[in-house]
Amino acid sequence: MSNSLYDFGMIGLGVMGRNLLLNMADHGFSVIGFDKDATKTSALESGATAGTTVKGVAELAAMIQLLQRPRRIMMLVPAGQPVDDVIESLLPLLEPGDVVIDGGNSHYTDTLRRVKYLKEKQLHFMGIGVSGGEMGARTGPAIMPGGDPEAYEKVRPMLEAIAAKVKGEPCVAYLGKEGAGHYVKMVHNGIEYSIMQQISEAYALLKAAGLDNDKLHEVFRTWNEGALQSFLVEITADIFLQKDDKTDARLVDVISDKAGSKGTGKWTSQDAMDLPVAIPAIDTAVSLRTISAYKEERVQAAKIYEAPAGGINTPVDTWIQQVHDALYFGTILSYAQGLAMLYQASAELKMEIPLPQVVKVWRGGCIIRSVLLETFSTAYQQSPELPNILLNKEVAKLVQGIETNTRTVVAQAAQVGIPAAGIMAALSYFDAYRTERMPTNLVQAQRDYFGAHTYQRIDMPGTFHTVWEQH
Ligand SMILES: NC(=O)C1=CN([C@@H]2O[C@H](COP(=O)(O)OP(=O)(O)OC[C@H]3O[C@@H](n4cnc5c(N)ncnc54)[C@H](OP(=O)(O)O)[C@@H]3O)[C@@H](O)[C@H]2O)C=CC1
Ligand SMILES: O=C(CO)[C@H](O)[C@H](O)COP(=O)(O)O
Repeated sequence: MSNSLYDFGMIGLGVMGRNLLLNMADHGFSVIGFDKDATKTSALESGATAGTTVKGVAELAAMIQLLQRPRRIMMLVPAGQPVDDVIESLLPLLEPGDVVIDGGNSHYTDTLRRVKYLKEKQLHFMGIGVSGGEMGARTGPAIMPGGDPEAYEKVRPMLEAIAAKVKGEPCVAYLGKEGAGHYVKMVHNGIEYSIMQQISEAYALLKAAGLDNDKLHEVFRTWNEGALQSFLVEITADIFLQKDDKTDARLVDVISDKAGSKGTGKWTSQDAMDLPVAIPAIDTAVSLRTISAYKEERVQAAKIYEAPAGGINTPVDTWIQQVHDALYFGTILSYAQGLAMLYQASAELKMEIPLPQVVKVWRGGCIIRSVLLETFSTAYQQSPELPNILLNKEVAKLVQGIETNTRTVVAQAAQVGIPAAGIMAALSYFDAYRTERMPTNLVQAQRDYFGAHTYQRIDMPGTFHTVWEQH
């Protein structure tokens, strides 16, 4: 440790802050963390690998004094007011040129505001998305930095050291200007919501065919060895085997079906509407978490509306393959919608988000890591400005190979009344996207009829209005 000063400081020693700091220490950096809670500072020190330099303090000023200059400080605190509070408490303690990083799930508009505010005070502020949960933070997360490129150079060696590695490449790269890091993380989480929703639908569709938890484990484990190989499918396989420590049941069977959320999926949908860009699979996943909270109403409705008669009559092995393909389809469409959103946002919000780098970063460490991202990475290497991954020939071949089975699953789900809105939304988006002439000419006619909103014609340029005849 040069001059007895530490290389890096962390504010907030919760799940992410503690583990990320210990990861840095494991890579040879001397680190210091601040948390008001003394149990957290001791947990940091006791979690350190022998021979690493890790210190926990309960005074912010003490940490600041012990950092090398320019100081490199990250906060991992809840998004919103806590981030502003931390910034205010830091301001009297810092000097021009110091680098402050928000590594939490902040809204990118807050990050834009903070970048500007700290720039006025000659401080560098970066919004960095981190994904991988507790284990990822400790052993190698995906890291999505955006903002000040000069500041990024000051923390790049550390971030590259601690990030997950795929084929020897670190899962971190500079992902664009100002709020880009948090924007990319927000969309990452939107995709995460969508894929998780569709996995839950695959679970329901397989359960409806009589698969028990052991068989579900086996199916998801097998899927994780093929085209669907991903972190989310891998953990899903594990979940089916987990025993409850309070009853004789499997834990998954005693977990309430009300899904929680912290907001990043909702932000993705809200921002998509504002851009505008269509991400209905992600929107549906957000809405389904909301419907999951209507427990009491759903119980009442279940008594009023019986499910349609009949069940899944397809031979079970065929059905498993069909559901596999529907989930694969939905997964591709979830990435396609999220990446299309980033493409559009990059231009509209002038963030210069490099999509080839985004998919490379997502290949490892993060919650949405999957083997599919290798295919997308190749696609973006061929055409970095691809507006939608569905336009790539290799992706098209994949989609065409699973389209029929997806339609079969959606039709069956509708017929027997199994809610599969995420996969259905993915298919509906696909059908609209691949339709040369949509029926929205009629929408234009209606708008002009009732509101003189005008329309364009297909056979001549210009804007037209008609006085529509009533019949
Ligand atoms: N958990 C996860 O899997 C992931 C979380 N994130 C994001 O990372 C951030 C941190 O999450 P996580 O580590 O899980 O959260 P935790 O709740 O585990 O830790 C948050 C830490 O922030 C501290 N804190 C809260 N408010 C303040 C404040 N005003 N000033 C100083 N410190 C404060 C808390 O200290 P104390 O309790 O002592 O008050 C606590 O140590 C969030 O934005 C989250 O969304 C990102 C990726 C994954
Ligand atoms: O950022 C993450 C992973 O990438 C978090 O785990 C995420 O915040 C979980 O979100 P939610 O609680 O809304 O499901």
